[in-house]
Amino acid sequence: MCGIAGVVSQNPVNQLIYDALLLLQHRGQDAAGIATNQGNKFYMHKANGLVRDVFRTRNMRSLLGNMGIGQCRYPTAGSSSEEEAQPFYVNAPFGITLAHNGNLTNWEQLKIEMFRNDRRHINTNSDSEVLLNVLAHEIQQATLGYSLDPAALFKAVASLHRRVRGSYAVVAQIAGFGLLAFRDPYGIRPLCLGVNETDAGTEYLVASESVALEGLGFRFVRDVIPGEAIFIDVDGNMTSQQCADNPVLNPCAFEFVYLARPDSVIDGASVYHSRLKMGEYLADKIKREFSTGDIDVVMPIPDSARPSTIELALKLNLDYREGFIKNRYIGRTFLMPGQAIRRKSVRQKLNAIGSEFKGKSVLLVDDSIVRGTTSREIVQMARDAGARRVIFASAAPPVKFPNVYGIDMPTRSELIAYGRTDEEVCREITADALVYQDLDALKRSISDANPSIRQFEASCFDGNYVTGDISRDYLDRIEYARGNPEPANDDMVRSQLNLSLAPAD
Ligand SMILES: O=P(O)(O)OC[C@H]1O[C@H](OP(=O)(O)OP(=O)(O)O)[C@H](O)[C@@H]1O
Ligand SMILES: NC(=O)CC[C@H](N)C(=O)O
Ligand SMILES: [Mg+2]
Repeated sequence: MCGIAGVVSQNPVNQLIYDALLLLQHRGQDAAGIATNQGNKFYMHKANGLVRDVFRTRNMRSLLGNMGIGQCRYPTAGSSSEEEAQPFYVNAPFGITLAHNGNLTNWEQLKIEMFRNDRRHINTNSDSEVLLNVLAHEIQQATLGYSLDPAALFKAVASLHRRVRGSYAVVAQIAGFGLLAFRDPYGIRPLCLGVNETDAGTEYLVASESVALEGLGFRFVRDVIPGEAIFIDVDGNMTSQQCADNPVLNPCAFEFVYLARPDSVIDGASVYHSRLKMGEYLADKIKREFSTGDIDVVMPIPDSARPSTIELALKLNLDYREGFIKNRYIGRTFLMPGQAIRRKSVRQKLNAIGSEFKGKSVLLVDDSIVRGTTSREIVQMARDAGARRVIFASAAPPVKFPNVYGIDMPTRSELIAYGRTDEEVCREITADALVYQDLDALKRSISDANPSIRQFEASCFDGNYVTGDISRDYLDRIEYARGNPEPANDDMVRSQLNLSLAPAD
C-alpha cells in the first residue's frame, strides 16, 4: 500500500499536498513525491525517504501551481530504488503525471504488449509506470480526432479497466486541464473525496484515507466508488462516471486490520469501530477456548493492536495494561524492507516495563502475525521481563497466502503460518498458547461497522483472489522473482514469450 493524494485548488497546493502526505505517512515510508501543475508545466520532486526528509524548503518553493498530486511509497513491485518513487510523468499525450496505490498483476505482460503494439518504452520495473502508460495510450486513443474532454477521459478509464488486472487507486493530472481519480472495479484499495469552500473558490482533495481530509479541514464528501472515475478541471468543476462493466466492492480486509489509521472511515466503515469489534469477537473465542481465570493482565502490542485489545480486556473483564512502550521515532516495522532490519527494529522500537510482567500470566494481543518477527521478539521480551506465562492472541486470522494487491507479503515461505498449524506457529513464536481470530469473525467486525460491505478481498487469509486471474503458476513466478531479484531483461522476456519488435497484425 501507499498513500496518495490529489488536489485542485484556486491557491498554491504544495503545502497542502505535503501535509496530506504527512497524514498518510503510515501507508508508506520508503519514498515520497509531489508533482504540481501551473499552466502547462509540471513541477516535480521525489526521492527515497520519509516525507519530512524528502522535501526541503527549496524543493517546496519550486512546486508551483494550484493543482497537484503526491504519494508516499511502500514498494510492492520492482524494487525500492529511487527511480521508482512516484509520481511518474509521461509527456504524450498532453502531459500526464500519476500516483498509484495498489499492484497490477499483469504488468509484465502489459509492459511487453505496450512495447510491441503501442511502441511505448517503460524505463523502470514499476507497475505504476506501466499503469501510467496504459492510461496515456488510452487517452490518446480516446482523443484521436476528438477534443480532450471529461467524456474522453472516462472512455479511456473504461478501456484501462478492461486491460489491466489487480488493484489500483489512482490520482493523475493532465497538464493545464485537471485532476483524474479512479479506483479499480473491486475497490480493493481505498480512495475518498473531500471538499473545502474558500474565499477563492471550491477546492477538492482526493486521498487514500479520510484522515487526510479531516486533518486538513476538508469536508468528507464520499468514497470513490469501485470502477468510478472522477474528474475535476482546473477551475474546480467536478464530474464523475462509472467506467467499469461489473463493479463490485471488495475492500481489502487487511486495511482494517493494520494498514489504515484507526481514525479513518473506509467505504463507510470506521476502522476504529471494526477494530473494537475484532477485540470483542476475539474475546468471545478466548472465552470459549481458554480458562481466563489464569490470566492476570492483557497487553496490546503497540500501536495497531490497541483498539482491539481495549475492547477484548473489557469483554473478558481483565486488567488492561501497557507493558510495552514504543519509541515513537521508529517507523512501522512491517513496512521496512528486509527481514534483518525488521527484527532489529522491533527491539529498538518496543521496550518492556519489567514490573508489569514479573511473575504474571500475560495475554499479549497483536492485530496480526505476518512473518512472526514481532511476536517472536515480543514473547521473548515478556519472558526476559519475568512473565510466568505468555499467551499470544491475534485479532486477525493466520496469514497463509501471499498478497498480490499492494501489500508486501509476496512469498509463502516468509509467512510464519504458511504450512504450519496454529500449534506449530505457537511453538515457533515460543508462546505458551496462541489464539487466532476466525475469518468469519474478522469479516463480521468490518460489516458491523458498515452492513452494506458484504464481500472482501481477504486473499492473505483464505487464498481467494477476487480478480480471478491469480494462478498457482503466477504465485510461483513472483516467489521466484523475489528470490532472484535481478530484473528480467526485456530481450530475454521477449524471446521467452516469442515476441518480435514487429507490431502485431
Ligand atoms: O508478524 P510480523 O511480520 O512482525 O508483522 C506483524 C506486526 O507488524 C505490524 O506492526 P508495525 O510495527 O509495522 O506497526 P504498528 O506500530 O502500527 O503496530 C503489525 O501491527 C504487527 O505488530
Ligand atoms: N504499495 C503500493 O501501493 C505500491 C504501488 C506500486 N505498486 C509500487 O510498487 O510503487
Ligand atoms: Mg504492530
